[in-house]
Amino acid sequence: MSQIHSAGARFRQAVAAEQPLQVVGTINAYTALLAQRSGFKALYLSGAGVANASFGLPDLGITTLNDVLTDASRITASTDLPLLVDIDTGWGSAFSIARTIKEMTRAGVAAVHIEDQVQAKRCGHRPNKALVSTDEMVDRVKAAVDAKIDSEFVLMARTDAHASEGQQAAIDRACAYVEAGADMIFAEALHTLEDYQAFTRAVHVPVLANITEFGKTPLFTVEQLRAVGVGLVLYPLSAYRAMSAAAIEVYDTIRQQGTQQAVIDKMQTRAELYEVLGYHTYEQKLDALFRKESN
Ligand SMILES: C[C@](O)(C(=O)O)[C@H](CC(=O)O)C(=O)O
Ligand SMILES: [Mg+2]
Repeated sequence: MSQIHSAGARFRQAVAAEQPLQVVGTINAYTALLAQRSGFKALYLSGAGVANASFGLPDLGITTLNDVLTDASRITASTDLPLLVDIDTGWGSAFSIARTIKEMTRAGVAAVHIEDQVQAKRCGHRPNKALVSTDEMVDRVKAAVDAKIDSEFVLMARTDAHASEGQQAAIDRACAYVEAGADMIFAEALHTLEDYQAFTRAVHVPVLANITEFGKTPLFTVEQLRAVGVGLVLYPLSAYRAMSAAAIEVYDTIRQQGTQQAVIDKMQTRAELYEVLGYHTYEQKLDALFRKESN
């Protein structure tokens, strides 16, 4: 694997080039192609998204390394954009975390975030999250850093401490995680721009703001987050939430009206789909191959 062109290196370049780097959630390979067309320079695979969309399960630490790896591999196979993947708590103790890092790197993933919640984790924007000790999370970070097979691979440490332990404890934890080798920090569920400012002043690595909808964090703009030094801004499930609402409307309409006429304007057309996929290029190749074979 070339260090210069590794996915990790491309993620670092993207973070350096755009302030803050907008990282957008793509629930599958096709939406990754759509996000790329919209101009995003980095993509995200949400743990909640894998649980919800691929398994119909809540985001409560039920999915496994292989579940997430399968969805991540499908995205990395479809685009060269660097992909940040949510690995929850890393799925185990030191050796399991090491395996997670190696498998993610081999799958072409650029970056992962590992969090300081207990294994029976919850969504970061829900109450009653329980954390492991700072020491235990530092051990997770060290295990992950030690397992890198590409030095450019990005290990992002997420702290969920703001909700239960307060702002200063969350910052202290983040500093300890950076000391242990974390390349970037995910400051989960902060409430104000001042909270982000305090984080970015204290933590001398890029800080990610998770601007997920219907959560604890207001929908701050890139301009607002840039002004307080935030390095990356995440929209983990925005398109997925909109796709889900659209699906409900279409299903309800077809079921109730016996026809899809009323929602046809909301649909991506066949022509638009084929354009995204490069369908005709594939078809022409197939035709050319057949012609060659019949000669
Ligand atoms: C970022 C997150 O970890 C995810 O899995 O996408 C979630 C997002 C959400 O539930 O809105 C989280 O913040 O815990
Ligand atoms: Mg998650």
